[in-house]
Amino acid sequence: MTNSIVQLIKPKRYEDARGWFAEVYSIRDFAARGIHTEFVQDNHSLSVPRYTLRGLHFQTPPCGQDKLVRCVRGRIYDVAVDVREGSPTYGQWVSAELSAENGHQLFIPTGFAHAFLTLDRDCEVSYKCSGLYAPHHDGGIRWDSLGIDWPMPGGTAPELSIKDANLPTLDEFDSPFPYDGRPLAPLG
Ligand SMILES: Cc1cn([C@H]2C[C@H](O)[C@@H](COP(=O)(O)OP(=O)(O)O[C@H]3O[C@@H](C)C(=O)[C@@H](O)[C@H]3O)O2)c(=O)[nH]c1=O
Repeated sequence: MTNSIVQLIKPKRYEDARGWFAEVYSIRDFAARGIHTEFVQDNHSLSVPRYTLRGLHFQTPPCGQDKLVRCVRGRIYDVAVDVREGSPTYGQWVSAELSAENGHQLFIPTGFAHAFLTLDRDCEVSYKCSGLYAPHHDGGIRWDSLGIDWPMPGGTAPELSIKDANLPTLDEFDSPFPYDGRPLAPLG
């Protein structure tokens, strides 16, 4: 079955005197949204400096990954870029603020590059992936080659890995992802 396009998911929180409870992943509820991904790996990262930027990343076929991203400490600006060759929205992106406070999650299917900018110090991000880590299929695009309006003060140089600082630009990138006909829509 085909997965849905990028989706912003806002799990319901059941509040009581102790705090709250939320289902952050349920195969039943995700299937009802058209997401039929089988997740096989969970990742967790800590980014210490504010304005750390990780991305834009993907794994190339046949090791592409659907991802379900949430921020469990602090706030991040999370971005998904359409890199499906031939897509009418190729190079366009959607973004959302994900935070420990709002509990929102972004579902990012294969064919999209993913990145996030941390908006606080000490941000922890946790995400599920549909494929195992495959370092020989690691790919990426430079964060500043698409005109993404990153929410940081003008002139700020984000904290980047050496690998991310040396990624190709979108113009240099030759996409291995086919367009599958699913539209990129604004996030709800
Ligand atoms: C992604 C990954 C990395 N690693 C190792 C490789 C390296 O030594 C160390 C740090 O890797 P990276 O620099 O690639 O980590 P990072 O920059 O956090 O990479 C992540 O960025 C976000 C935006 C994503 O979407 C993820 O899919 C992933 O690409 O962790 C694994 O062992 N398993 C993994 O699944």
